[in-house]
Parts: sequence; structure tokens; C-alpha cells
Amino acid sequence: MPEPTSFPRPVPTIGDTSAAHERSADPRGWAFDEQTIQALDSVLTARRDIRRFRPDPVPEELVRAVIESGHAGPSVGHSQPWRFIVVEDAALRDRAAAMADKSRLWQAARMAPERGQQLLDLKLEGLREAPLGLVVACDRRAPAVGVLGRATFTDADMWSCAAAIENMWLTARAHGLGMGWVTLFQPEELAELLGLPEGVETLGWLCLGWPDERPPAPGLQRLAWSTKLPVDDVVLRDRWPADDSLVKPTSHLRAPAQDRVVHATDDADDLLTTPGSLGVLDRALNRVEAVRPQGVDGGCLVLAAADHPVTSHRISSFETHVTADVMRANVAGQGMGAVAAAGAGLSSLVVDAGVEAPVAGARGARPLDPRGDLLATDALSSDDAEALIQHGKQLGCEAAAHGMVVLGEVGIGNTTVASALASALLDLDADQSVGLGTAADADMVARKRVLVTGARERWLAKHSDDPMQLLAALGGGEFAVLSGVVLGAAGAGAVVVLDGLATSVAALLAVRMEPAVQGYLIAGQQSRETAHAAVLTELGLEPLLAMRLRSGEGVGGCLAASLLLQGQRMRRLVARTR
Ligand SMILES: Cc1cc2ncn([C@H]3O[C@H](COP(=O)(O)O)[C@@H](O)[C@H]3O)c2cc1C
Ligand SMILES: O=C(O)c1cccnc1
Repeated sequence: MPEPTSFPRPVPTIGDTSAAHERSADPRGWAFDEQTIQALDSVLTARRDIRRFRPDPVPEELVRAVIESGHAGPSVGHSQPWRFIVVEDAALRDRAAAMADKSRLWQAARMAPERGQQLLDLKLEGLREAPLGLVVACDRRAPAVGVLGRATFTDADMWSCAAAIENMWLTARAHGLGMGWVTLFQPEELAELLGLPEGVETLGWLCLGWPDERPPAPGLQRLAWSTKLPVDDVVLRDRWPADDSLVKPTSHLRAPAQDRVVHATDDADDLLTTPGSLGVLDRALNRVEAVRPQGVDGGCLVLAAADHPVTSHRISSFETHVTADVMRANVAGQGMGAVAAAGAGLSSLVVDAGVEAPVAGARGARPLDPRGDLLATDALSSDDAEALIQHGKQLGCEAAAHGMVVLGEVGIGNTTVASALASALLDLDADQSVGLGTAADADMVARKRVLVTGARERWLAKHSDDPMQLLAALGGGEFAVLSGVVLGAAGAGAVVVLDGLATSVAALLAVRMEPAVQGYLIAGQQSRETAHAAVLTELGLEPLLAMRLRSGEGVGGCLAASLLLQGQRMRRLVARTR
């Protein structure tokens, strides 16, 4: 056998010219020289969010360099979804600045008083001073499935734009320019200001100019707003720790400030009547006033609906399709809920949280994974529970813009689900938690009790007290969405009016996630369901009405909302003693 002859390696003229033997001999051979590495480190650590700017113009070629560095960034599936809008028009900048001023007050009003004051003291934007605004927008109109990597992580296009922004920030810093990333806008207002079409979303406004400050450390740290976490606090090994409290971020959601609560009571005491003469209604009105000192003149019924596999155990006297039928009636404004809402001067929003087939005109927040019957399998996957809560938060925030947020539900079989959740949350046995639902005979009640007992045992075996896991194990679509609505609406500073057992259980789950939410709740009514009184007691709420309602659909909440509006009018118009 002849020895194999050695030939010169054919080196490609395009692409990677390195050879395997070179790479194995010097695995670090791709590194930059030490000086470049140090330069990178300098730029990274000296990058600052700049809020004060000189008026001097930025040369065109530098603006170009900054944008080119953004465009050099990584994007999902090489989709390059970013668009850079260069805003020079002073009038546009003024309008954006006015929007940011408004959002700042809006956010400050939602924080604990001292933190709100601190927020107002911060200089948060240089929108007026910076000679240029660069608005980064993400064109999301291409179907996600068509972009490599986006079919699964659908928001990866937005993250790509964020990566572009970081590149631009570093380049700006390297040239001595300052950049400030302002997201203190209502996104839809900013989109409207710039005429963005549907499907194009902004990531905020980048102020660009010569800095009128040269901060050595992050501004919010210098102003004692926050501190940089030690890097070890953000590194986890292999998996999330069993003791979640070690890593859980603290929330800034606070109950309405005590001085507002006291002011509301003092103010009502000046009316020409005996203090507290409206009883439970007075207490509720004080709460409305503490949450919204300017008062509310309307609101929105969020009516969430879902089907429940637990109905296979014959625990409801109605067929599953009734849920979708009732939704359709509500979309048409002819369901009990929608009519009650209109009667109270409220708008309504029907949410499909997982009915058999999507209902036209309802907002979709549907679970994606298979659902279970509580007894043998979990009601929802934890991904679905989490996603539905997030969706609910957005809806709650949206509904809050109308004023009060009233919760309503439809879901054949859901009194059984609500009872199971209540039994797990309050450690009740089946006698204390199961009720008649829409209608039930003795046999059906017995089946409900067996089911609730089994569901609670399955939950106890998990040895968890995590409300999110409970939602997944024994909940259902409308419960997850409504818990999210409570969190979102309270976060946006709205009063949340509860209806029957199911809505109250959803609210209790939200309170277990964020205790401060309790201060935003009003119990519209106490229904006929057995567990409702215990759930309201746990929430610390007295119901405005007690009429043995069993209509669901937010009817009791809407009736209570009428009372609240009427009570507010009395407080406004009744003569004063001072
Ligand atoms: C026509 C109709 C409309 C409803 N709207 C709300 N519910 C109420 O009853 C259902 C729960 O009761 P159960 O657990 O006994 O099935 C939910 O849809 C609830 O909102 C209704 C029930 C019916 C029959
Ligand atoms: O408690 C309720 O809200 C209730 C009772 C029966 C049926 N639907 C709702």
C-alpha cells in the first residue's frame, strides 16, 4: 500500500477559511487582542442612560453610525424586523414629551406615596432637549410561523429590536453621544403620534444628543431609587431553587394610600346626614374614593367564559354548549350580563377563555394545551395558567381605562370548579364548599361533593401553596383570566367589583399572588353558593347585596356598580355641613 500523499488544503475563498487543525491547536485563536477586549469592556461598563442633553446638533454621519450599529444586531431568523424612525420635528418631540409627562404622573399615582414623590423628583426624559429622537419600531406583520425561531418564541422579533437598541447605545457612547431609552408612554398613544400601522409596535423612544451630564454610575442608583444587584444574585445553577422566595422580585403594587382612605371618610362625614348612614355602601364608596379620588363615571364588565371537562362527571344540569350560546347572546348585547352592564352605564367585554369553538366577537384568551377534569388530571397546563393570567392582566389594564372593572363569568360546571378552588384555598370540606349551582338535585350535589373531595386531595398531595399552581390544578380558563384581570385592573388603579362565587375565588387567587390587590376590591353581592360567604370573609369584604342570585354573568356586580354610581352622585350633590 502506498503511503497517502500530503496535499495542500484547499482553502475556500468565501466563508470560514480556518482549518480544523488550526482550531484544535489554538482554540482561542478567534479572540481579539487584549486592547480591543479592554476597549469593549470600557464601552460596556461606561454605557449610561442619559437624560440631560446639550442642544447642539448631531452630525449626520454619527446618526448613521448609530443606526448602522443597530442594523448590525442579531435578529431572529435573520428577519431584521426593526425600523428606525428619526424624529427631528420639534412639534412632534413636544407632543411626545407631553405624553411622557402624563404617563409619569399616572405611574406615580399608582405607587406608595413616598415612592411616587421620589418618582416625580426624577428627571426621566430628555425628549424636549435632545436634538433627535430615534423611535425603534418592530414590524410584526410577517406571520410568526414564517420566521425561523419565531413560531415558538413569537416575541423574539421584539427582543431582536431590543438587541439592536443595545448596539446603538454602545456606539453612541463610544462616540461620546448620550442616549436615553424612554418607555414612559402609553404604547398605543406613541404609535398613533407616529402614524404606525396596525401590526407595527414601538419599543419606545431613544433620545440622542450630546450629553449634558457624564454620569459615572446608573442615574437611578445615584438617586437612591435602586441598586445594582450583585451578579451572584442573578445566577442560578441548573434549575430554579425550590425556595422561590429567594429569587422572587418584590412588587411595587401598593394598596391605596392610607391618607386617601382617611380623606374619603372625612369628606363623607361633612354631608348632611349621619356619618356612615349608607352602611356597607358608604364603606364601599370610601374605597372607590381612595382608589380614584376623582371619582368614576362608568366602567366595564369583563365577562370571561370557558368550558370545563369536569362536566363529564354530571355535575351540572346544563349542557356545555350553553356556555357558548350565552356568550353569543352577550356579544350581541342580549345576555343577562351585557344587559345589566348597559343598564348600569357600563360597557362589556366578552372573553373567550376556552370554549369548544371560538365565538365571533369575543376576545380570545384560549388555553392551548389539553385540559383536565381536576380529579384525574390538572385543569390547565402551567404554561396556559400563566399565559391566561398575563392575558387577563392586559385586559384588566384595558378595562380600567373605562373606570370600574366588574367581573363576570360563564362556564357550565364552574360552580364545581369554584367550590374545589375554595375548598383548597380555605381548607374547607365538601359540605362547606359545595352548593347547588344553577340547579341540582340531591344526587348531583352528592356527585359534586365526591368530586370536590377528590380534587382537594389531589391538590393536597402536591404539597404546594402556590396560587398559580392551584389555578392550573383545580381552576379553569375563566378563573385564570379573571385573576389576571384583577391584577391588571388594580395595577392600573381601578376599583374591581366582584360578582358571585367564581369571580370572588378568582379575586382571592389574585390576592394570594399580590396581597395589595385586596384594597381595590368591592364585593358586589353574596350569592346563593355555599362557599361564597367564606370566600368573602377571607377577602375581608362585606357584600353590597345579598339576593341569593345565581345568574352569574356579572349581573350582581353590575347591579352593585349601579349602586356605587348612585352613591357617588349622592355624595356629590347632597348638602354639606362645612
Ligand atoms: C342559561 C344559563 C346562563 C348562565 N349564565 C351564567 N350561568 C351560571 O351557571 C353556570 C354555573 O353553574 P353550574 O356549575 O351549575 O353549571 C355558569 O355558567 C354561571 O355563570 C348560567 C347558566 C345557565 C344555564
Ligand atoms: O354564585 C354564583 O355566582 C353562581 C351560582 C350559580 C350559578 N352561577 C353562578
